[in-house]
Amino acid sequence: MRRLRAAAGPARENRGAGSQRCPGRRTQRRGRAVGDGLLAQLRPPRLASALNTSSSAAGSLAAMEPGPPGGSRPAEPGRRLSGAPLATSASSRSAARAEPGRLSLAVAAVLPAGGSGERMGVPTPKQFCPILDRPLISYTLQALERVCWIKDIVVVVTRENMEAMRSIIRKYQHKHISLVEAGVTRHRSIFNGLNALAQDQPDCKLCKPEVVIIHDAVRPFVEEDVLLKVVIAAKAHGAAGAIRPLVSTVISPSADGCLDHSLERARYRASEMPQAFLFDVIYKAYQQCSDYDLEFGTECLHLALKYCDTKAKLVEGSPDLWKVTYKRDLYTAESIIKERISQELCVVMDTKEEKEPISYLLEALRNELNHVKVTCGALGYAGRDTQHILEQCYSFACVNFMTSDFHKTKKLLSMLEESDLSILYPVVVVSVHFFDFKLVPLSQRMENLMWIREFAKEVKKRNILLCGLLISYSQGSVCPGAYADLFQGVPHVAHLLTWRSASPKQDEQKLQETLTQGAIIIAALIRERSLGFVGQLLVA
Ligand SMILES: Nc1ccn([C@@H]2O[C@H](COP(=O)(O)OP(=O)(O)OP(=O)(O)O)[C@@H](O)[C@H]2O)c(=O)n1
Ligand SMILES: O=P(O)(O)OC[C@@H](O)[C@@H](O)[C@@H](O)CO
Repeated sequence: MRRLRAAAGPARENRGAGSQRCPGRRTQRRGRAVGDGLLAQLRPPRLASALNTSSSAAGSLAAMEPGPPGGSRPAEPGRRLSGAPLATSASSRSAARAEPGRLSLAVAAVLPAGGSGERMGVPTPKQFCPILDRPLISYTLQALERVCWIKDIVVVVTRENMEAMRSIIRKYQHKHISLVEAGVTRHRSIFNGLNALAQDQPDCKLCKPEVVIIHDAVRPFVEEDVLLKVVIAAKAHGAAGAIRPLVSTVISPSADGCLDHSLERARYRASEMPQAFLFDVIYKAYQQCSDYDLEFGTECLHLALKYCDTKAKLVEGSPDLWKVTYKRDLYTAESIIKERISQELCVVMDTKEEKEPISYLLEALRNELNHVKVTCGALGYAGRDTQHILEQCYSFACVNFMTSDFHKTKKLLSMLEESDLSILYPVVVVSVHFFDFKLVPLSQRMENLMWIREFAKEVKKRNILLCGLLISYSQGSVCPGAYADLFQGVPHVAHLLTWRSASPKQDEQKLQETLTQGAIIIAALIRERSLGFVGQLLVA
């Protein structure tokens, strides 16, 4: 597991109030407001019943169709739902309202990200701590940006961290982000975010939404369906929040530090995020909020109840909604992200013809990984199909049969470099070279294969992790010692030579063992995405 580094970057202090539109690219208004029939195409009985919302109330919201299977990237749980573009700006939103019987719902999100992360125990505020070399907050932004009916995302950061936040937005190409200055407490930060949305000035790029989502910037694993649930529930009830079962029992200590009483755990729930509110409800609550609440409170739902007499609808959330608080949470988040992006492997081959060793390797890979997709001929042209390949996968094995040449691998690398695939996640490329020792003296090949280090150094700059895998086998029986000299002094080669004995059955078994080993190595490289293997040449 890679050690957590305290990156230089963002500072700790929290201050002040003020709002700024994200500089750089002019933000195109994205406005897939949640409009009529939101549930009409989203299996209303399921969702409506999940919310105890009458299907008529549910049906009064916008239309939404399930996105293409696997259409979103990276390989994340749940399916991306794309909203129908019913309202894209204040003017068209009011136009949508004008249509008889059609309601539209403008939704925005406020992400409090102005904390100092004391409990994380590192110099960098946890929202900026790297996971796979990318700040934690960028994953949360990506999760919300995938939801096309959230019009604006207001990120609340300290003045000291504004520039760091802007560079994150630029580097990871986040859109529809407005920056607002944090307060000294979480509630004050959230209030600053709501103030920015409340401006609703004609020339303001931020419009006051009907429903506002509040979601901690350090909860990266938020999915569209829980966002949808809390928004619909907030529309019906005024407020809604995700909850989870308690893991530990809650107790009340007495003044002398002993147990006073314990709560019956089954009767209580943990309040998580996301939460959603009718904007006017939560904004009024914050406007009326006492200084004590602003200073010491931790629960937005409580403010809606206390100051607006609004009882939030509680929505069961998934286990992944937890808040990154301690260092261990970063390790957990990294493991979850690695697991999600290593679900799929794209095996790039010249032709559909699967020579025996390759077909064995594909079979072995399918035993190791959930989805193994074989793409043939894609390297011949950078067509739409190629683009489709690049969009779906973060792990590639480029098969080179009986050659140490890197031509195909380099073609794949240049396609990856031209795509934006590796901006968000490290892309693993394994250049697989099949060799039959009987036909091709290895010594002639090793020299060429060692170029992998140079290629790997180059593409690492684009977050592409390249390494090589030599799968050596022979059509006849070969004593293992006969080739040991070939590896004398050859760096980076952990050699596990394979030979074929006299009997065909044993040959077959030996070949399958070798290819199983090769598949295990490829799967490990994909799962670990360790920088330690970049530029290395492994031998199965
Ligand atoms: N003045 C503050 C304090 C917290 N937050 C944000 O509120 C979310 C949840 O708060 P918490 O987990 O308490 O974050 P920290 O206050 O940074 O953590 P700690 O209590 O360990 O210092 C985080 O995204 C944090 O950045 C904020 O926007 N403004
Ligand atoms: O980490 P803190 O205690 O500051 O606040 C965050 C959490 O309290 C909060 O996100 C949820 O409990 C839901 O309100």
